[in-house]
Amino acid sequence: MSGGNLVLSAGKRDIHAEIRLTGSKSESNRALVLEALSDGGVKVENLSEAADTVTLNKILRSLVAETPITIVDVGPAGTAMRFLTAFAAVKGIEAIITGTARMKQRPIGLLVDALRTLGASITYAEADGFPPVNTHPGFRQQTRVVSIKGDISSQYITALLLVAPVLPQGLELEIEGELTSRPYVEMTLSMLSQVGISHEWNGDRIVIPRQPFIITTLTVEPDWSAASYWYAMAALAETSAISLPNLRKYSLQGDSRIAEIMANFGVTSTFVGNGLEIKKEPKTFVPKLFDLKDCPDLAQTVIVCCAALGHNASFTGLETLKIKETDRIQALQNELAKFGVKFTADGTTYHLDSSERFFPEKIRISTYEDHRMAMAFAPLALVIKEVEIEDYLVVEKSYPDFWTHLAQIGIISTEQA
Ligand SMILES: O=C(O)C1=C[C@@H](OP(=O)(O)O)[C@@H](O)[C@H](O)C1
Ligand SMILES: C=C(OP(=O)(O)O)C(=O)O
Repeated sequence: MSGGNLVLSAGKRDIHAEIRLTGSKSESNRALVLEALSDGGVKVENLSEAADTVTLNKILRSLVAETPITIVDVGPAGTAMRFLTAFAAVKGIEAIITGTARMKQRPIGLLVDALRTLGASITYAEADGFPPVNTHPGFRQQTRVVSIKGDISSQYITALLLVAPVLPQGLELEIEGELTSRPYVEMTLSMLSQVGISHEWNGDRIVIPRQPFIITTLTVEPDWSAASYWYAMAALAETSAISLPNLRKYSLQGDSRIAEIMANFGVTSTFVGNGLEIKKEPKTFVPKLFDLKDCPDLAQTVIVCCAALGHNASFTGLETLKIKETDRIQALQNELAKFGVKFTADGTTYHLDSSERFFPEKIRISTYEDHRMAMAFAPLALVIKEVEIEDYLVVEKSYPDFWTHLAQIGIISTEQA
């Protein structure tokens, strides 16, 4: 990303807008892999504009174009890294899959081990257990049963499930221990069903026999993680009525839980014929414990919003945040401290103490190459006069129109020279 900063200032705290969100990055990335595996039998509509999706799309097309060896760069896209490793390994494509400096610190060893057990030939181009990975030709399935720990990243599990229908013997995937980010696995299984691939849960095992894809079109829903920032805006505004077309209550995306979470802060959700309307209503906050194990991408939105409102709360299910685009726990602690809020660990429970929070005239937020840091802290512009967001283009990873949409609610953005 190119490092410019953006200064945000809101003239007023009344928000009335209709925001058209791009498609879900998670659904899009799955759909693209299914499209590639089905040799085009599966088509995709309303693909996300997220940079991660654009990158994955380009790489999948280059990999199937059969050049002798390909070096491909996923940038900061974790799902692309994991999904492509499984795709290239099982298809027997010679490829080196690399990414940003941070991507080289995000573990992939469990997925590589599982793929090797299945019969894939994969080596590490640099450090063992981390990208870049080198996939080699000659996949020969050795077994249909493989186990993987469930509490590090559900993306490993999704990567394996997506390729399962093309494995000669199919797949019996045993999930060891707790399954984190479970709704993402459910999303994968639902999307597989939509393209004609059946599965069965057998205790802790997911069984997917080898099966053909049906010819069909997948339509990607708008991105609920992106919607979460609009909930935070609504919560911090004086009055708000935001309409988010095409979002559905019964979504494949676990981040639709934001509706229930934000009800605690007085944001109401009404599903109408063509989407969702959110409004701010008076509500007394009752301090509580939020478990975000199923929806880790909502953590920054909810924690920053809670801090800005001056509420105290506790959070669990944050273990995976340390291996995302940045160590999100550390990043939150650093940035919340800039307005007097403490975020401390007590074992695996985190306490947010906003009792000494204050609003300075100006605040400058570092974003740590993490799109969600930029978007989660941007709503502060509704309570702090000048909010400077470093490296603002970082949002392109999942939500390129974010700053344009902010302008729609009257938040003025000025680029810093
Ligand atoms: O499968 C997916 O699309 C995702 C799974 C989650 O990762 P983990 O399973 O690593 O928590 C989530 O944080 C990520 O943004 C997208
Ligand atoms: C964690 C995220 O993405 P990924 O793991 O795909 O890089 C995210 O979008 O918040």
